[in-house]
Amino acid sequence: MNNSFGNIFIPDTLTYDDKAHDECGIVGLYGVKDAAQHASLALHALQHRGQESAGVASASDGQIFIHRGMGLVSSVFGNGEGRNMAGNSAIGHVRYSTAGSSTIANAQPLIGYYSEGQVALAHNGNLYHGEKLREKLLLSGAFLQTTSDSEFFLQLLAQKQASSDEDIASVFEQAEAAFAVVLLFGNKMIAARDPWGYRPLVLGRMGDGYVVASETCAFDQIGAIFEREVEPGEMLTFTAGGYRSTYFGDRTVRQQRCLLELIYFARPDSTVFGHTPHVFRRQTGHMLAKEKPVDVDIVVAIPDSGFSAAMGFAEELGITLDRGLIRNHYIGRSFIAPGQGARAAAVRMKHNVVKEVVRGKRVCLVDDSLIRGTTTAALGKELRDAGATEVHLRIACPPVQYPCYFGVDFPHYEELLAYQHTIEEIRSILNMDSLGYLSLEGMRACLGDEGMQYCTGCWSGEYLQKN
Ligand SMILES: O=P(O)(O)OC[C@H]1O[C@H](OP(=O)(O)OP(=O)(O)O)[C@H](O)[C@@H]1O
Ligand SMILES: NC(=O)CC[C@H](N)C(=O)O
Ligand code: SF4
Ligand SMILES: [Mg+2]
Repeated sequence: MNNSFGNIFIPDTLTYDDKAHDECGIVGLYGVKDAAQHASLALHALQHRGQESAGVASASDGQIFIHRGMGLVSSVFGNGEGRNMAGNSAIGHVRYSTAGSSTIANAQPLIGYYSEGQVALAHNGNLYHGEKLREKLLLSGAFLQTTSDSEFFLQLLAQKQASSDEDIASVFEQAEAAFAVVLLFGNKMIAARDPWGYRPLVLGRMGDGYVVASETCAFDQIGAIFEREVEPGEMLTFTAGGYRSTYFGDRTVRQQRCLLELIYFARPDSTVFGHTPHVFRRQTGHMLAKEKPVDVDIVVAIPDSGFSAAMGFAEELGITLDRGLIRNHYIGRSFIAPGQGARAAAVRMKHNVVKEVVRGKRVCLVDDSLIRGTTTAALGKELRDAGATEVHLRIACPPVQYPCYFGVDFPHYEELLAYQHTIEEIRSILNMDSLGYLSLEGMRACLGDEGMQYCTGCWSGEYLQKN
């Protein structure tokens, strides 16, 4: 991704990945007037899930129209282009690449022609054996148009000349994990989630029509009403007569919802996997305080997504939660910078200390996660410089030590602080008086009985699918 900091333009080749990238966001509307317009609006609400490219495809009279481009939704759809494409059905996508580079060829929706006509695809997730699938396709004579794993779905639809629900379900069965997808055809729309349920997908109503999206915040944006989650292994086929639900794959597999969605990725105001992330994060804060209490004067959240956990942490200990840090909202969620100098400058741009609040105080910082430590590294010193007498750090999830193969783009092993160092070493590197993480058991316990139905691979190193 190309970026600019002030007037410094940073080309792809010089960028430095700081942390886990977000993942893609998808939306689909069927039987809704001005569907393309609504899809592009919904993408604004899903922007936190992908900032590399954005696109919408709409269908009218059996024909599919598409508009997509590199960059944020506001720049791709900013001048009105693409919003007025005809049709009562449309799908949309915001991308953070996990497989294949960040180029316009890989930007979604992907679109193609096959024996059954035109089809467009929006995919969130990552096919963990995507490389092997690509190799197989190439050996079978396929002419691939992208370097993205997502193209597999279109290629297989074509090879199978898939038209019935059964044919299309058999494509999903071969894709395995991880995916939440929407497919737009000239006369129907299909939405599906893999049987493990790694990535979220919800179903809503909009007038007489239907909407599916990665998160419910997209529904709120366009006035749709949340109905339910699309279930793991469920395929919904939307046609003029309404929708029908069928299931594919092995329904007895252990569910593997991505727990990092609830910890960090999803917007706090969404409903994801039946939970409101803000409420869940607040619970993790309570649990963290029980497991790793600290004697301080104030609790300070690392904004934005650390706020909910910090609230629970402060509530549990009966300590004031104060705004000791302010976040600059004009710096993206997951910023990148070339080399140490520019990275430090970017960190300073992102958070600023409210000196009056922390001066003379023993402070406990709380964040939802610690990946590479870039955010927190600068804060310890800044708070001390501002007069804090002690600075402690509490993290509302366990140490992140392993990569993800299922749709989240992590830094390399060597860049994960907890892969390289012990907790005591991390405390010292970050210049903290104490450091405490929530335990894996504690994090799962916040989900009650459902705790074992979530993937925790990046914390535990245990994955259901293995390469
Ligand atoms: O240890 P690090 O490598 O710095 O990564 C962890 C940080 O990154 C995320 O924040 P991010 O800035 O992406 O988003 P937010 O503003 O929503 O908190 C997360 O909430 C942590 O603050
Ligand atoms: N983050 C995602 O969900 C990415 C989807 C797909 N694997 C791509 O790279 O385009
Ligand atoms: S490994 Fe981590 S980020 Fe990836 S799906 Fe599992 S919980 Fe989510
Ligand atoms: Mg953060």
